[in-house]
Amino acid sequence: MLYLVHMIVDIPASLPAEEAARIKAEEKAYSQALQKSGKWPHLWRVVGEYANYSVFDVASNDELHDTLSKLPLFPFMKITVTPLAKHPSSIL
Ligand SMILES: O=C(O)CC1=CCC(=O)O1
Repeated sequence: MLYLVHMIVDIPASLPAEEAARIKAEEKAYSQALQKSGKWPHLWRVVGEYANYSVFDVASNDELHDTLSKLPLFPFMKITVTPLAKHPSSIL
């Protein structure tokens, strides 16, 4: 199942810089492992914002929730999920 996921990141200024850098490095490693596995086939930056649009290819709502809730930046994110179905006019 495919899901369009919008993530907006808001790290509080009160978080020490070293802690923020550590969490971002963990986020990068976690996301790159999922990209290599094929479960996170698209990751795009929203121009001018600390936000991304991503496409996840996972088996179920539960797998997506589990995957997203393990993001190291999850406590600092607002996440919106849109489940995707095949468009009847799509040739893909
Ligand atoms: O920078 C972001 O948009 C948050 C994020 C998701 C995966 C990643 O590596 O960073």
